[in-house]
Amino acid sequence: MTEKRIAVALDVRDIKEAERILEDISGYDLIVKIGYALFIKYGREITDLVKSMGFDIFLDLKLHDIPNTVYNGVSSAVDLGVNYLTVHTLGGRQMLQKAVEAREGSDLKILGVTVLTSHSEDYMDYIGSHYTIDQLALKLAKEAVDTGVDGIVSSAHEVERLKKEIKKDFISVVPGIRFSEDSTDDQKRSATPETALRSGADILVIGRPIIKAQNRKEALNKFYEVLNRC
Ligand SMILES: O=c1ccn([C@@H]2O[C@H](COP(=O)(O)O)[C@@H](O)[C@H]2O)c(=O)[nH]1
Repeated sequence: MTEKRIAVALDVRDIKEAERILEDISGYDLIVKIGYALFIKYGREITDLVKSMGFDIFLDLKLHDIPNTVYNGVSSAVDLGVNYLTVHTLGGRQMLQKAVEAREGSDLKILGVTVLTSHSEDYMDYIGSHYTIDQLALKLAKEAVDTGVDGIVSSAHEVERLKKEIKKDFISVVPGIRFSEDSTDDQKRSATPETALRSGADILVIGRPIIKAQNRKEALNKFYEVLNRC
């Protein structure tokens, strides 16, 4: 069984601000998620900073490109020494195969993003699919896990079905975590930490509820209280 963990999304654009957040959350056994806002600007400087503070690194670049380009991108992430890297499962089987091939022999875990948690059912109409989000997430997750991807990013609402129907072990990574399911921001398929964990989530990805909190330690402690209880 995978140990349940929290990944804090370091979604800021300035390295000094990132440093202040990292100081506030230091001392916890956390994964820190670095997105492209910081990575495009600071590259190795930001990954080295996060690593020097003892955190595991989740590089959230959501690669989606032709197989050869993704192969090269994943190889660079291996060189960087990060722990997790996201790719879009919509990139197709060959792209996923190349991503998996590129990290072979390293400790890098590839996480496949299914349907972003900011999408609701009208997105399925937008992409011209007759599937529901649930069906598409399952199809993409199955393909990705079959290809050798280590983890699947989905909303909490799909996790139970994915864990039940995918026979191979995988890490379930769930963003869109909110204490209230009535949140009014850009997350459309959000869930409480209790719901996500009880559905089988292994890693909860949490950004604004921690980094924008008045007291970040207090906010983090509230999430840990749930993590230890569920
Ligand atoms: O489907 C997805 C995939 C990735 N994310 C990322 O997670 C965090 C969530 O931040 P919050 O502030 O807690 O909403 C953010 O970095 C996203 O890029 C996601 O939300 N949904």
